[in-house]
Order: sequence, then structure tokens, then C-alpha cells
Amino acid sequence: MSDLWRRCLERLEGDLSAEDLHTWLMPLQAREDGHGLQLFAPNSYTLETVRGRYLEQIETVLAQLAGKPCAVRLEVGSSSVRPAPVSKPPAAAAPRPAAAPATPHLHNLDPHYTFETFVEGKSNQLGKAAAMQVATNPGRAYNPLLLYGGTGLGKTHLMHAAGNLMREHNPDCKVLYLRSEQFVGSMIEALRAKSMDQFKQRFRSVDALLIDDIQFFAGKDTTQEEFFHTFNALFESKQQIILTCDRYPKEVDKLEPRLKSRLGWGLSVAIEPPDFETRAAILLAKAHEKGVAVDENVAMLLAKRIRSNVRDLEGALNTLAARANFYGKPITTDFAEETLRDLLATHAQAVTIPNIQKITAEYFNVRLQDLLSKRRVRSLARPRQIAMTLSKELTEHSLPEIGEAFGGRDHTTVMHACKTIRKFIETDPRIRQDWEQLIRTLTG
Ligand SMILES: Nc1ncnc2c1ncn2[C@@H]1O[C@H](COP(=O)(O)OP(=O)(O)OP(=O)(O)O)[C@@H](O)[C@H]1O
Repeated sequence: MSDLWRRCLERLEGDLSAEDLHTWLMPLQAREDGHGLQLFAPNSYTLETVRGRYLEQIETVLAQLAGKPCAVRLEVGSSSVRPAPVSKPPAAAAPRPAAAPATPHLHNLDPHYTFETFVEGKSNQLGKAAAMQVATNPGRAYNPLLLYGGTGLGKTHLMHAAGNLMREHNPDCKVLYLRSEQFVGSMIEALRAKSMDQFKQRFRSVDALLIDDIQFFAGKDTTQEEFFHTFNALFESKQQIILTCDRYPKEVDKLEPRLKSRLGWGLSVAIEPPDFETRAAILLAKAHEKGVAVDENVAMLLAKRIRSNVRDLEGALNTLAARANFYGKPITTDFAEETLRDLLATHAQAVTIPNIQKITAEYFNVRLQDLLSKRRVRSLARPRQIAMTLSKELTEHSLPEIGEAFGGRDHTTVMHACKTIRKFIETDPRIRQDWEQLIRTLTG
């Protein structure tokens, strides 16, 4: 085992998610020689992914560790020694055999992603309830369960939580989690190695198959064909399928109609951006989990200013924790304002009333001046009400300020718009889709 590579992995552990580290970097084997470091990838797909996504970062860390530039050569193959785990791998993850890293691992679930660590709010209540039901009654409650919504909102977390709970109820339950890129990668590898039978067997022999980000299948016809058959086989034998997608699957271009139709057989649940209270609660929960002392005022400050998604919120917390640790200072609101000044400014710019008006007008294909006019035709009134509601939910402006920005309307008009749209979101799937799409665009 190369000591340099081990230390590099340790360093990268702080920068990359456990999932990325375990999926892409842990399967690499390393050998140090007089020319630098040679990294062996188990297959060309892994090699290309590492080269494209991580090589630069690896080289930077190696140079820091070695105190001079370190040449890295990547190739497909294996060295005689396998890299040791850098830290506790997920409890359920078995050590990877050197010869088979192309194969996704059973039970490679992140043990931190549980229902206990998931903070429930209005935006994710239904998704959490559905995931819990599926975990308690796999293959029978809803099959498939599809969680969709914007980035960083907790879809992967819920998916792992369901898998972890299934395994808690039944430790023999075979749960296979993988990202759709890994499914594609494994399939390409199997096609190359003429081992499609093994590929099929591997995916069809599980009790639950969890695939993340299936929008990645779009336009990949062979993959969709194979996934379609896998889906049917699992569905027929009542094995659970859980999928996530970054939008409602019917909106994903280049996804075969028959696959879209299959995805609709079970339950599709939207995960929406959390509201202010949920954001603050998530932040406090994450701080507690990481052992970072953060009081409610700081949580409220960040929750108020960072509305995009939970990943960004968590990123801000990590930055604060690292800086506070480095300077030996407590995390106060002043410290947070100072440390995150640029980040908070970026978020403040992101969602403004003019921005909401412009994007809503474009989305509904109406002119901005008509959206702000006094005209009450339905084709303008509904987009206007949606834009007002978005302004209420995504900015800190008061009802009178919003009314003023929408052609000098009264605050009661804005209040009525918010009530109406909230009701429609619950009852009208078309308006719900418009709403979710606009939220994604604006917070995206
Ligand atoms: N309600 C929540 N409670 C606790 N943590 C949450 C919640 N929602 C999201 N998170 C955290 O936010 C981070 C991002 O979540 P996750 O990776 O599940 O997002 P995602 O919706 O799958 O995003 P992507 O589509 O980009 O993969 C994770 O660390 C997750 O634990």
C-alpha cells in the first residue's frame, strides 16, 4: 500500500463525500515509483471518471503532501497491493476485493443517512412517509417508489434511509444502491467483457434495488433497454425498486415512453425545498451530528439567507466549523456574517422579485409588462399569482412590498394569491409541476 496514496485519501476524505470516495477512489490501487504515483483503475469507466472529476484534486493534494509536484499516471489494471480503507467505511460495506471493484457492492449504504438523522418538514413529509412504508413493507407498499426534486434536497438521504431500515428489519435483505452512472458503467463493462448474464443476475438477485439520479439514463438507449428488463424482472417478483430523479420523470427528455409509464406504476413523490423553519432545524441537527456548537441565532441567519438547498446549507456550516476551529473562535452571528460574506451575498442576489417576475413570465410565455399589468385574464392572472407566491416564499419581502412590486397591488391581493396557489399546489398536478419547475429554476 502506498503511504502517499493513503495520506492523499485521508486528506480527500474531508473534501469529498463518502459516496464519491468509496465509489471512485477507494477501488484504485496505487504504486509509488521513482517517477511518481501510478494509479490502477479496475476498468476504463472508473479511469475516465477519476481522470475527469478527481485527477486535478488528487495532484494538488499529492503535491502538498510530497512538497513538490507528483506525477500521477492512471491506467486500467491492478497492482499487487490493494488500498486500505482510510476511515471507517460504511458499516455495511464489505472491503472491496481487488479483482471486482467494477461490481457495485451490496449494502453500500451510508450508515449516516437514516430516518433518525432526517429532519421532517412540509416539503419532504410525504417522501419520508413513503420511504418508511417501503422500508417496512418492501415490494408491497409502493413499487417503484420514485423520489424527485431539485438537487441537494435529501432524495439520496431518504433512499439510503429506506435501505438501512430494510436491513435493520432483516439483516439478510440484499440492498443494492448505486448511481445511475454506475449502472451504465457496469453495463458497459459487462458488454465489453461479454458477461451480460452475470450483470443481469447481479441486479436481479437483490431484494431491493436503489438507483440514484435516473435522469442520467436519458438518451442512453441500450441502458434504458436493459434497465427496463431489470425493472420488469424485479417488479414481477415483488422486489423493491427505489429511484430518484432530478425532475418529474415525464419531463425528462429522451427517456423511453414505456419506461416513463413503468415509473408511474408505483408512487412518485416530490421533495421540495424546505421552508425556513425546516432549514433552521436541519442546520441545528447537522451541527449537533458534527459536534459543532451553533446557536439558534446563527441557524436562523443561515436558514434565512441560504434558501437554495440543504447541501449548500451544510456546506456553509462546514466552512464555519473549519474556520472557527482554525481561529479558535466561537461561531457567533457576527463571525458567520464575516466568514460567509461572499457566499451570503451570492445567495441574496440569486432570488429577487425582478428575477422571479422575469423567470415566471418566460416560463409561461407571457410578456413581463403584461404580468405586471392590471389585466385580469386567466392566462395572466395565474402566472401572476404564482410569481407573487414565489416572491413570498423565496424572498424576505413583506406582502405590501410584493404588492407594490407587482404593479402597485394591495397586500390583500398578494395574500389571496398565496392562499389560492398553495391550494392549487395540493390539488392540481399541473400547477404543482409548474410550481416545482419554477422553484428548481430559481433556486437551482
Ligand atoms: N431533511 C433533511 N434532514 C437532514 N439532512 C438533510 C435533509 N435534506 C437534505 N439533507 C442533507 O443534505 C445533503 C444533500 O442531500 P442529498 O444528497 O440526499 O440530496 P439529493 O436530493 O439526493 O441531491 P442530488 O439530486 O444532487 O443528488 C445530505 O448531506 C443530506 O443528509
